[in-house]
Amino acid sequence: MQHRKLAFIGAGNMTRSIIAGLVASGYPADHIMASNRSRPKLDALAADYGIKVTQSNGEACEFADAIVLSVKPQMMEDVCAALQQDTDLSGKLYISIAAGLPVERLQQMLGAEYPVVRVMPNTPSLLGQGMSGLYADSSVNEDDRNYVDGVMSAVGKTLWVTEEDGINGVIAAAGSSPAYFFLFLQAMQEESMRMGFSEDDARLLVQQAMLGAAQMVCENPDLMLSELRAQVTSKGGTTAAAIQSFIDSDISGIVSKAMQSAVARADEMAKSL
Ligand SMILES: NC(=O)C1=CN([C@@H]2O[C@H](COP(=O)(O)OP(=O)(O)OC[C@H]3O[C@@H](n4cnc5c(N)ncnc54)[C@H](OP(=O)(O)O)[C@@H]3O)[C@@H](O)[C@H]2O)C=CC1
Ligand SMILES: O=C(O)[C@@H]1CCC=N1
Repeated sequence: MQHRKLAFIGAGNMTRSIIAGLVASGYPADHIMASNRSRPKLDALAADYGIKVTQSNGEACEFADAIVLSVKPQMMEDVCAALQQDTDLSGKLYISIAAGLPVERLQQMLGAEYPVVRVMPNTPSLLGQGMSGLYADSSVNEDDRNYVDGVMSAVGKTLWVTEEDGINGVIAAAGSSPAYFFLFLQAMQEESMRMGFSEDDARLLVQQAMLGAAQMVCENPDLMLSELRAQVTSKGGTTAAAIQSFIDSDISGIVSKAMQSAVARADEMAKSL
């Protein structure tokens, strides 16, 4: 993988997740700089991963060949406007991880049609188990695409989408979805506690079941998910009773509605940013 100088503007949850995975994969820490409005997250990043940090977004941009824009979408316009005023933004590759912010709109904010790759990562990047969707229009050259693919592959798996709209599908299926699984596990933990388990024991039961299930999915790519489910479901048994309860509550409809809500929100953000 190329080791370009890489800056992160905004040092929140997602930046930390990517930097942790990158440094663990061998990306040189002295090639990474993060900038943030306030100091505490920067100090923690410097202490934990040995990267360079600054409270000046301009300094981070000047340091870098490639710049990950990692502030909240609603902050992006102000951040870009300030950068334009005191920094030469030309000759750099921009990687935007902001949800709901189209490339064209970001280029307006940056003041020129700089090369932009849109990436939709997720927080398991922290453990090298991320899933990122990537989109670049035809103005981004192959070398730049390969670089971004290398960065995100260092922290998980990548999937390129050919239409920008595809990024919203990635948000629904992978960017936001760790939170769906956490919610589901939380509900299972709470019910296990109502059945008499301590908080810790309830968490152990559900987290290990989830880990084992996820590993079975990954290690059996030829088995359909419905087949894996069938292997657990004895006819007339306990699993069948639980699954029927999910079906009666329209689990597919519930999931569909939630994922479509994520897409609708991304569309709504695109119109308002
Ligand atoms: N969290 C996730 O799972 C995912 C997030 N994303 C995208 O990643 C981006 C960041 O999200 P996330 O990390 O969750 O958000 P956070 O709120 O955790 O991080 C945003 C960071 O930006 C900093 N910031 C705000 N304004 C400025 C500024 N003017 N200059 C420098 N830094 C600034 C904040 O600083 P301060 O500490 O001072 O508040 C904060 O640390 C968003 O665009 C989001 O859409 C994409 C995929 C998944
Ligand atoms: O909730 C959000 O808007 C961001 C994008 C995907 C995950 N977190």
